[in-house]
Amino acid sequence: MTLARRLRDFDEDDVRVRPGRRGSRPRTRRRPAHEDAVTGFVTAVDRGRYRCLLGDRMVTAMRARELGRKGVVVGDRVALVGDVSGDPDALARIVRVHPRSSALRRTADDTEPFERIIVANADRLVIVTALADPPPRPRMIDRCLVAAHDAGLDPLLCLTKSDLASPDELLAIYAPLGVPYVVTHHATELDELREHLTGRTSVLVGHSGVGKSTLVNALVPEARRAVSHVNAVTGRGRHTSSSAIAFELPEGGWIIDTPGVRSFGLAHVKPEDVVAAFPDLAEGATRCPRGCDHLQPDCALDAWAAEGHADPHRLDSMRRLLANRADTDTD
Ligand SMILES: Nc1nc2c(ncn2[C@@H]2O[C@H](COP(=O)(O)OP(=O)(O)OP(=O)(O)O)[C@@H](O)[C@H]2O)c(=O)[nH]1
Ligand SMILES: [Zn+2]
Repeated sequence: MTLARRLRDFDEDDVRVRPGRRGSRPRTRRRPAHEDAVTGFVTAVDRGRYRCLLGDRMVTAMRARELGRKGVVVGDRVALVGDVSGDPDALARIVRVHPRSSALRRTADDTEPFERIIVANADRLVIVTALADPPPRPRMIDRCLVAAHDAGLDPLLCLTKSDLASPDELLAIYAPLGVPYVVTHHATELDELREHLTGRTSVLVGHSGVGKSTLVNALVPEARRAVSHVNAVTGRGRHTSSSAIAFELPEGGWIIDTPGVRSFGLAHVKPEDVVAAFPDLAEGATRCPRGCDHLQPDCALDAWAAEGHADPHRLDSMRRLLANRADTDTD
């Protein structure tokens, strides 16, 4: 990711209160001080209520009006004022969102016409894929790799259900690309996975039934899950929104489950950034005609793949992404 892109990610959403042209407004009016604000970590969002971890207590908060249209998402660090006691009826206010180190975004599906940020401040994307039942979908893996690359998150391929099928075929594709991976079954032997997660903020993404809940249950002890759980916000048995939810790991760090997010619409990703996320093809693309969209007959990538530099399926996968980046259903 380019520096410009990173800077844009961090700043575009900030509330920047610029001094008026004459710069004459008193400082206190321009930027409310809230010097007594404390910093919380947003673990869940549901219907305008934000669950924030503050030290060792959970505080429910709402947005302060002064936030304007600034979005608050899971993973955000926020400044809280008001009643931060964490008592059952207490409601704090979020007055600021601290600058983000990363923003994982998706574009739109049918119900969401705009690009939006799903999780802030994560540094790893764990792509959970079952080796069977449901069968793996390499095109969905490729799409997630593009999303990770775009957001500046380190990918980790987590291949589950190895008791049902061998990982060899998938690993033959992704290991040479340098994508780190772990292979699990029944959420046992998780030491290697824990090593990848400890001390970091990792987002889990994967289709229904791949074993995400099984992993979360094994990684996060009951007590911590209970505190983080969005039920605490809504009182509902199971969260119904597609919002992400963060769980604290006993070893340190966070895993963020994204129940409603099966994949990513990528319409917001520029074609050259899609190509950049395919290292096996990016080199070949330097042979392409200027401005090549890699979808026309004069694209050099067909020859590149035919010469054995890249797997033709990967080329096909990249072309599908380029052709319909917004459409998550084609995977
Ligand atoms: N054979 C086998 N089954 C597994 C494994 N991990 C999970 N399962 C089973 O796969 C099914 C789906 O697992 P979940 O953990 O609920 O999957 P999920 O990804 O959370 O699915 P959703 O809740 O629908 O998003 C359950 O019946 C699990 O018992 C595994 O390693 N091997
Ligand atoms: Zn091309």
